[in-house]
Amino acid sequence: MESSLWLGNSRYRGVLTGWTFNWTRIGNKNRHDKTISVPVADVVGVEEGRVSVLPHKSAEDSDKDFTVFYVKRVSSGSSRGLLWRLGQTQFSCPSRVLRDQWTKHLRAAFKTHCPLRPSRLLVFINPLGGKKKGRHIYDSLAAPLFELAGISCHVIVTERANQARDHLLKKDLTGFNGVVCVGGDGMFSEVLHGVIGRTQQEAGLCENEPSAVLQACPLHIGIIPAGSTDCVCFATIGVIDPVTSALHIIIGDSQPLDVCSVHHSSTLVRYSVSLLGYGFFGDVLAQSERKRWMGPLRYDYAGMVVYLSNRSYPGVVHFLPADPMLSSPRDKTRCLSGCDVCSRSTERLFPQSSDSSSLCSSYLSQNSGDSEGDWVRVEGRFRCVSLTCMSCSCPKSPLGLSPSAHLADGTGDLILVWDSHPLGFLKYLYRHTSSQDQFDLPFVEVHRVKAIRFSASSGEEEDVYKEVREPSPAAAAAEEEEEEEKRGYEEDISRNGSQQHLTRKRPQPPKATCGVLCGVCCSKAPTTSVWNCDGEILPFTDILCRIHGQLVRLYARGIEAGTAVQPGNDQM
Ligand SMILES: Nc1ncnc2c1ncn2[C@@H]1O[C@H](COP(=O)(O)OP(=O)(O)OP(=O)(O)O)[C@@H](O)[C@H]1O
Ligand SMILES: CCCCCCCCCCCCC/C=C/[C@@H](O)[C@H](CO)NC(=O)CCCCC
Ligand SMILES: [Ca+2]
Repeated sequence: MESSLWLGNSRYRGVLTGWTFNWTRIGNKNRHDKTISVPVADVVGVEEGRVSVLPHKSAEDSDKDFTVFYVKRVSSGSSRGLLWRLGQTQFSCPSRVLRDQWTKHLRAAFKTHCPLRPSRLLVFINPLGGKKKGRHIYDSLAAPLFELAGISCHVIVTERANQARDHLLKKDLTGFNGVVCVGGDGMFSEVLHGVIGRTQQEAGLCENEPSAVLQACPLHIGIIPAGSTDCVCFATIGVIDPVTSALHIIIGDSQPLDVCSVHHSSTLVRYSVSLLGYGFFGDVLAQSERKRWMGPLRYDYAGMVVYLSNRSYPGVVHFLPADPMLSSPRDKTRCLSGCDVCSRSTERLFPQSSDSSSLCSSYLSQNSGDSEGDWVRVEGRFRCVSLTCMSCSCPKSPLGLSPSAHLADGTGDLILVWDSHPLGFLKYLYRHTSSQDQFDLPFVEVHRVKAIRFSASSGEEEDVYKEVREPSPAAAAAEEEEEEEKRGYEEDISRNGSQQHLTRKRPQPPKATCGVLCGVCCSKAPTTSVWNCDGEILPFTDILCRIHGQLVRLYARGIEAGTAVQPGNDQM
């Protein structure tokens, strides 16, 4: 469609092709001046009249005018990614008939070209997440945009933990295109468990079976960040900003995401998308839970306390390496929007279908040919053992735990930090805050993997693994010094339908100590740590983890190139 359009007193030539809407100023002597071009995919909505939406909706009725709303990118200043804002332009037409044609064609264009745009969303708001502003953030920033885009939302403000997960597992979800969580990583994790669980239920698949070929989830998940830690939002969008996230949801962006299943004794324990960490990161979480009243600062406090406690733990790690020809955690690349490695993985993971909306996770195709003989065994004493399906970039660590990890390549990165001098470990931690390579240290190794097994003790004797490494001399010496002592956890796990109740009693720290089991004044430091699984403490230390490539899809597109930080070579 093409016609003259007016913006104020200036005349423009408006053109709508299949993919873009552009308007060019017609200057003196019919000279074409400046063209502004908006991809149809970025159009948020079209309204008759001269309309404004934010901060409050206002409309001036006029039968020859229409307003186009679209995504506008602005630099985020202090944060590093691009912020998305609502751009708007008000046009006047020579006649009402022409105005109606423009609005009809523009609306039809984005409906045709953007099939993943949601029309109905189920929204869960955690009113207590982060700074307890979830409700206000949703009502003032996200809801007006959804209304403008014509999305109907069923909103549930949660009254208890796990309400969102249970709703997704049990209630009728007919007609919803996606689920939005307003909260932090904990709230996202609830929704993730609900969506994955529901999909497997409907497919008749058993999640407790560690080698099950899980079904990819048809419902998209959107995150409106309103938590203390919004790592998943940051790592998949590049900024923590409710308006940016709402706009990604509206235009139906679709970012596949790898998910790691965690099993213990053939029972599903949890799913993870960001950090599964034993040792330092487990201890930081356990320590921070006791200081919840500190808010987000609790992690800094806990990090310092745990660092000073100078702990390391024995463990046996088995891992199944991913194909090194496809990518490497040390290749200094970054997974950005439109990532090649992830796109090639889609073809590898789902060879039978190029239709991303009806994908069935072909886990067997990832694992064909994997035998027990392909597993690698490593035993020793570790400061931390971490597995992450994505970079885990977050404001604390702009490049993340594993800067070259991919969101959707069907692999995770296993990071082993051996027992080391405390200052060396501090250097490792500190490098996360800059672009220095945290893997370029003699006591750190990183492997791209498809699965891992971890045991806190070396009780098992298996001869099926092809590589057995000796513990480092430091680890061997430390191990001799320290006697094995089981943590006095009493676990009572009872299953009630989909709900798992855990009660755990922790041993009190020995008397006459500083109270944080520091390893200096406290005589008995614990000999096992706990697993931090996306911010939740797992009740088991011995676990089996498998990465399920592209199991869920988020309303996101990965970090957009241009403003993204690149891993550097500079050294501390
Ligand atoms: N109404 C509620 N009352 C209590 N807890 C809730 C409620 N709704 C959700 N939750 C739980 O609160 C936990 C934390 O929520 P969320 O992630 O939104 O905030 P957060 O401040 O970032 O928390 P965290 O720092 O623990 O990630 C989630 O695990 C979720 O299960
Ligand atoms: C001397 C400076 C030291 C600085 C060290 C910085 C290291 C930062 C690594 C960042 C890793 C973030 C991993 C994300 C984990 C989330 O799934 C989880 C849930 O929100 N958060 C935590 O467990 C919260 C746990 C946070 C641990 C720090
Ligand atoms: Ca991955």
